[in-house]
Amino acid sequence: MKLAIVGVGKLGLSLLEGILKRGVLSAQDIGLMDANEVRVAQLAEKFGVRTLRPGELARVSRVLISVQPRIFPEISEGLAQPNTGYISTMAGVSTTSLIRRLGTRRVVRVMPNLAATIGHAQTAITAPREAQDAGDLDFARSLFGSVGQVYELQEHLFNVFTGMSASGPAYMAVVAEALADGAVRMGLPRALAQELAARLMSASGELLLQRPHPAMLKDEVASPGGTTIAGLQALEHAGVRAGLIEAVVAATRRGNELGQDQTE
Ligand SMILES: NC(=O)C1=CN([C@@H]2O[C@H](COP(=O)(O)OP(=O)(O)OC[C@H]3O[C@@H](n4cnc5c(N)ncnc54)[C@H](OP(=O)(O)O)[C@@H]3O)[C@@H](O)[C@H]2O)C=CC1
Ligand SMILES: O=C(O)[C@@H]1CCC=N1
Repeated sequence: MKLAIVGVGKLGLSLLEGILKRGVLSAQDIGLMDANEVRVAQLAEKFGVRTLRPGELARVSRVLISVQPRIFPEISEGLAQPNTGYISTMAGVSTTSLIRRLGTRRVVRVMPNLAATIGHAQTAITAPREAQDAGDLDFARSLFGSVGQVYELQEHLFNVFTGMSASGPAYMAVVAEALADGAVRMGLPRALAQELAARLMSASGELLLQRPHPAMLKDEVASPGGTTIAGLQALEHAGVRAGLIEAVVAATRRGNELGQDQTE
């Protein structure tokens, strides 16, 4: 078996769906392991993949760990196998901690996001020389490349990448929800308001990618003396910009704290 996914929660499932959709691995290549055995059995049946028990990991070439960081110290000993490569999605958990707890230098640290399901994840990736030599980095690059963009990133930048890009879909969801609330407040039906908000997010993303700076799009939309500049003034007054900056700063700091927890 080519890949075990340990922890098939929100991210593990998003990756499983994305990987199978893109066909980079087939269902027979993948096994699942999770604390919730009923759920994992249902997922295995739905996707045609295998379920795995801890003793069966020896048959797997590579293990993708996608449990919560706080669970990792409890389960790492049971996951450690000789001749296995590991890929971790865990926020804050450094390569040094992975190596120490798994007893191998064949570790790849990644930070994807939930857009893997639709092939639009953005994944940071880093690995020590031994994981590169063993082909683990290439394997992870191709796996995550199949579900979106992959960015080779120095490890000291992983927590800020996490605080912006991996947490980002949640920030965007709050913005979309708030825009819809505003429209509902002014009389638009809820369902229409939510659909418009979601489509606005993806269309604006496409437009932003065509411009060298986000301010260009803002300036193109805001007519002198018009509606948009009145809305933008209200956003500045409410401190939306500062709020978003602080969100990324707070999330990055939380990633640093999660890393500290692993050193105990
Ligand atoms: N959600 C996201 O958008 C992103 C998450 N991440 C990282 O990915 C990891 C997973 O996140 P997410 O999917 O959101 O978390 P979830 O809590 O949704 O998923 C974790 C899964 O692991 C299971 N689990 C718990 N204990 C064990 C165990 N001993 N053995 C095997 N499985 C176990 C949980 O089961 P149960 O629920 O029954 O406890 C759950 O199904 C985290 O480390 C997070 O930092 C990274 C990028 C984005
Ligand atoms: O909130 C979290 O900790 C995880 C990591 C990034 C997205 N979700």
